[in-house]
Amino acid sequence: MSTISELTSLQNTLNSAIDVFKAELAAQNFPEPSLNTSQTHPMDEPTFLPSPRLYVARKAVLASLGLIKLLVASPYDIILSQTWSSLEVASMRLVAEMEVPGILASAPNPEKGLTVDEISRETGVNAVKLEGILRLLLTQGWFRESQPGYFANSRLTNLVKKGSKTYFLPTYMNNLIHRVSVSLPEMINHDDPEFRHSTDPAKTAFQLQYKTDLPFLGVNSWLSKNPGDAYGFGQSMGGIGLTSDPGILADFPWEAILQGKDAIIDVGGGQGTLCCSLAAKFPNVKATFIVQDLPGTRDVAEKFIQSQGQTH
Ligand SMILES: C[S@@+](CC[C@H](N)C(=O)[O-])C[C@H]1O[C@@H](n2cnc3c(N)ncnc32)[C@H](O)[C@@H]1O
Repeated sequence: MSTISELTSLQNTLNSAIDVFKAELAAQNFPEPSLNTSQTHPMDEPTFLPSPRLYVARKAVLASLGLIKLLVASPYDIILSQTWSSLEVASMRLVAEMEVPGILASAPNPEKGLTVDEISRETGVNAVKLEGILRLLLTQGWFRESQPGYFANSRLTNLVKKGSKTYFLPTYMNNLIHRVSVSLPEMINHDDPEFRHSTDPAKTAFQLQYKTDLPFLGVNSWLSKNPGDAYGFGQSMGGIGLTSDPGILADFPWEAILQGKDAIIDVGGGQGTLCCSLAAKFPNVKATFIVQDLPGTRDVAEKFIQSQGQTH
């Protein structure tokens, strides 16, 4: 029996997965995605539902690439990039809050973009410091250098533009997770053994970081007392739901599930994206869709449901 090496096996998996990926794109008359454009690809639409072959091929490409990286990269490079990775997260929040993607999209030629000096004039921040931030994000695909010294949006940056459905992920949620992660080690390895072993939602990294006794979620909670955070959290949930709804809609026998039901309740339904998608896909269903969530998320959910032409 002949055996092949780990690297060869992964290389073969990667090659055949890329072939399937390309064939599926061709079957749908989609162009191949490009690193040299600011335009979105048809696959980037939140409502895009990949064919099962495309879905699996994409997962196989990414999984094999990840494992190949572990075999090929220097362990020193891996630990260095891991050590600095929180700077990428913070840089992303910065450019999203300063609306750099919107500024680049409004450039006279958005595919060419702007120089750092031009972006610095628009944002009022120091050009030398800004260039370091943009170059860090560039290495991760968040911007493009369309020609030496010119920064333009990449396909990815469309998700970071103000007004995009995912805008609250690189801003509100980014900040929340970043801050909580700072206190995560202290939560797990707390000096007080009682805190260490507690499963109380008021004894987590959130309370340590935000210096509060309130649980994050709940009736008497941080979110119920901080409407700005409740808004940011609610909007972020909408960004998360968008990505899972097309699959959930396609993968369950909804017609049979909905038949003869008085009501369908989405427990922890966030903005109500799933219920709205279901109501739009099955307009003749008699069942009432109920979005059950915490009181703090109500305003955002009501606005979203209204914006989808549904009544609440
Ligand atoms: C990860 S989010 C998912 C939201 C939504 N299902 C989606 O996919 O967009 C979890 C949701 O559960 C809600 N939640 C947490 N604890 C809850 C509770 N005790 N009762 C009702 N909802 C709760 C949160 O407010 C949040 O909207």
